[in-house]
Amino acid sequence: APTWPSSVDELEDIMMLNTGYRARGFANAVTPCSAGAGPGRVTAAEFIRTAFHDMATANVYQGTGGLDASIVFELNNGGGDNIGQAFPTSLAYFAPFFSRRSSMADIIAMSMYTAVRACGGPAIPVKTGRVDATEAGPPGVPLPQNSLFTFQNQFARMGFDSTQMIQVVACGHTLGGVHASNFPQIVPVGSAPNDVKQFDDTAKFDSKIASDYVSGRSTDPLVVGPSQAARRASDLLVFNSDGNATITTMADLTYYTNTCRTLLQKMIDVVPAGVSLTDPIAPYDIKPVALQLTLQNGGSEIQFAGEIRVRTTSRPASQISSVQIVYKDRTGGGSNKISATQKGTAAGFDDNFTFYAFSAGISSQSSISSFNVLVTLASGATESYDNNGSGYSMQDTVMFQAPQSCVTDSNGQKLLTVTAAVRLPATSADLLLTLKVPRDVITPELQTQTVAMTQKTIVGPYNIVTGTYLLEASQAQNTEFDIAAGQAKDMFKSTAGLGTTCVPLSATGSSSSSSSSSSSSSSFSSSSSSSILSSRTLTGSSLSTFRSSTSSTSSTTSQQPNPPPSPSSTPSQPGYLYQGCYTDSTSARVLTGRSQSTSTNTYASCAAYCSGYTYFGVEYGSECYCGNQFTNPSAPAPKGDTECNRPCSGDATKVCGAGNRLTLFKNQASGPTSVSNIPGWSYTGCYTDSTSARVIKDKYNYDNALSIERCAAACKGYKIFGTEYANQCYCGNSYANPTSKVADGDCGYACAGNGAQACGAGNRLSVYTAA
Ligand code: HEM
Repeated sequence: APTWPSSVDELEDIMMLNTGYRARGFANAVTPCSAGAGPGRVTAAEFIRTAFHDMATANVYQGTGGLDASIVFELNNGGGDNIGQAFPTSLAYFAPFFSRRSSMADIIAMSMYTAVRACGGPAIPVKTGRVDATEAGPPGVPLPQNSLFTFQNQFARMGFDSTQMIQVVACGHTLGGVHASNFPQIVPVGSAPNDVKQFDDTAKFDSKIASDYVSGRSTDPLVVGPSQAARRASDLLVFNSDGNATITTMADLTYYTNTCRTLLQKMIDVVPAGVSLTDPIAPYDIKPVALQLTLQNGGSEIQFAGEIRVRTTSRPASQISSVQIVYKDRTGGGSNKISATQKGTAAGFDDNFTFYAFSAGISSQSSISSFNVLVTLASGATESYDNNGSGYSMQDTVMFQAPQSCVTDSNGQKLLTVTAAVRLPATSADLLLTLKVPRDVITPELQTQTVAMTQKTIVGPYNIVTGTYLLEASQAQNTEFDIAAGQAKDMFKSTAGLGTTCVPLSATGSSSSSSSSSSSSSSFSSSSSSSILSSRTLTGSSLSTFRSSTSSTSSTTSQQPNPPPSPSSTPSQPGYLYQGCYTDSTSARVLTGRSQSTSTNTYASCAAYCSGYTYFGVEYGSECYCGNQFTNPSAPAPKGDTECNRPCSGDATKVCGAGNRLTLFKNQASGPTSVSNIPGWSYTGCYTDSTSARVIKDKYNYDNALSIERCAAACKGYKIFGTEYANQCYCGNSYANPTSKVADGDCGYACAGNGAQACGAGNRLSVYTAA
C-alpha cells in the first residue's frame, strides 16, 4: 500500500469512492454502462472517445502531445477533429473534479478506467502525474475517410504499430456508435433509431465487435452500409489490413480483455516528453481523512479530529471490533489512545471501505507528532498500521482554525477570512490560495495567490494570525488553500465548508469542548493568555487595526498617528457595485476615460465626475478615474482589500485606494440584466446549483455562444431551463436536486454569446420556466 500522504491522494479518492459515504460519484454518469446524456447516447463510449481524441495528436518522435487535456482548447476548430457532443459533455462532467491535485489530463485518463470498468471490462491501471496543456495541439485525429497508409502513419506517430492499431480500434469500438448528426454520410439522417447506429448490439465492453466481424455478422456502420460507397468504412479498412489475422484473435473474449487492458493503458500513458508518471493508483488499506488540529479552550487544548478510512474489501467491517488512534506527543513520546466509531461505508468497482470518525481534545503543550492505527478484530487479533514504518505524521506548527474562518458577502463578491494558529515563537504565516479563474474554455485556469497573514493575538502557546482575500462569487465554494509557516504547512483546505460568520476563539476554557478525552490541564498560564485575548478579540473592528500595521502589538497600533479608515465597512456607493481593491500602474492606467485629482475626493464626487462610465475608481486618496473597460491589465490586489488603505482626501473615514491601487466600483446599471423576455418562457429567478448534484439535468449543452434565446431553443419541449457559468445550458422537466432561490445579483455572469444577458454564475442557474 502507498505511504500517506502522497500526490495521488485526491485521485485515489475519485477512483475508489463511487458510492456511499464520502462518495465522489465520478462513476455516476456511466452507471449503468448504458447511461447517456440523451437518446442514443452512451456516456461510457463518449468518455473513451474523448480520451482517444485527446491522445490522438501525440507525436512520439518529437515527444509532443498525448494525453494532456489539450482537447479543452480544441472544441471549436470549425468541425475538424472533434465533432459532436461527446467531447464538451464529457469535459464538462470532468471539470468539477479538476484541481491542483488532479489534473484534467489525469481525470481524462481515469475516465478510461471508469468507463471500461462500468461496462464490465478490465481494470485498466491508472498512473498519475499528467500535466495539462495550456493551448491547443495540432490536428491529427484519424478520420473515417483516411487511407490505410494514413491510418498506419497516424498510429505510428502515436506509438502504436500496425497490429496494435487494429487491436486498439477494436477495443474502442466495442461501445457506442456513429451519430447521423455527426457523420451523415455513414449513418444517413433518419436511418437508425435516435439517429445512432451502434457498433454492435451489446452495451458492454466485450469482444462482440470482433466476433461479429469475423463471423460475417457485423453491423458496425464503419464496416457495412453506406460507409462503403462513401469510402468511409474505416473499421473495415483497419480490421482487414493484415488479412483479418489480428481481428480474428480479438474475437476471443479473454484475449480481447487482456489485450485491451494493455493497449488502453498504453493509450492513456502516451504523454509529452518530460512528463513522468507515477506507479498505478492502488487503494490504501488505511487512509487518514480530513484530519484537523484546532486550537480551542483558551489555548489549553487542541482538538484532534478526523476519520480513518479502512479498506474492508477482503476483511469486512463486521469482523472489526474497534479502530483506535495511538498517538505520540510532540517530543515523540507516549502512546495515548483515541477510539474511533464507525461513520459510514463506501464502495468502488473493486474495493469497499468503512470510515471511522474520532474527535478528542489533547493538551496543547504536549500536543501530537504522529500516530499509528490499531485495528482490533472480533476474533481478538490486532492489526497495527504504521504507514509503512513512518507513522502518520502530524504537524502542530501551523493549524487552520476553521471556526474562526468564514466567507462573507461583500457587494456581489465574497470576502474570505482565514485564521490560523502558529506555534510560538512563529508570528506570521502565508495563506496560499489556489483560485479557479473562469476562462473561455470548459476548465477554469488555476491561479495561485499568496496573502500574508498578520498576527492578531496570542492564545496559549500559539499566535493567532488572519488573512483576508476578496473572491469572486463563483470562487466562494471552490477555492483551495494551504497555510504555511516556514516549512510547516496545513494543506488542502477548502472554502466549501466555511461558515458565514467567523466565531471568536473562546478566551476561557469553558466553552464548547467536544470530547476532551485526555489532556491534563495545561501548565501554561491561562490568566495571562486570556487577558491578552480579551484586549484583542477577533471582531471586525479590532481586525482593522491590524490590517495595515506593520508591527502587530497593540501598543504599536495605538501609536499610529492616523489610524486608517476601518475596512470593516466595505466601500459602497449607491447605484454601484464595489469590485474590490485593484492593481493600477502609473505607466499603464487601467481606467483611461477621464481623470482628476482633488482635495475633496469622495466616492460620491468621483461617481458624479464619472457619470455615464461603467467604472470609477479612486486612488491615492485624491485621484478619481473613469472608464468603460480596463484599458490595461488589472487584478484584485494580491493581499485583498487591505492594500487599499489611504483615506479619501474629501472623507477621511473612507478608503480611496493607495499607491497603484484602485478602490474600484462598477455602475450597477451596466451589468448584464437578470431577466430576459423570451417568448414562451418566463424568468423564475437565480437558483443554487451544485456540480455534484445538478439541479436541472435532463439535457446539457456547452455553448460558447450561449444566450438566453439559444438555451431556450436548445430546451424546446422541456419545462424548465437554466443557464450557468456563462456557457452552460441545462434543460429539464423538474428540479432533480434540492435548490434554493437566491438574489438575482448572484447570477452575474454575462452570457458567453450576449454580454447584455445574465447566464448564471459558478453554481448559480438563471432559471426560466415554460409559460
Ligand atoms: C482508425 C481510427 C478511428 C476512426 C477513423 C474512428 C472513427 C470514429 C467515428 C467516425 C465515430 C463516430 C462518432 C460519432 O458519430 O459521434 C467513432 C466513434 C467512437 N470511437 Fe472511433 N475511430 C477510430 C479509432 C478509435 C479508437 C482507437 C478508439 C478508442 C480506443 C475509438 C473510440 C470510439 C468510441 C468509444 C466511439 C463511440 C462514441 C459514441 O458513441 O459517442 N475510436 N469513431
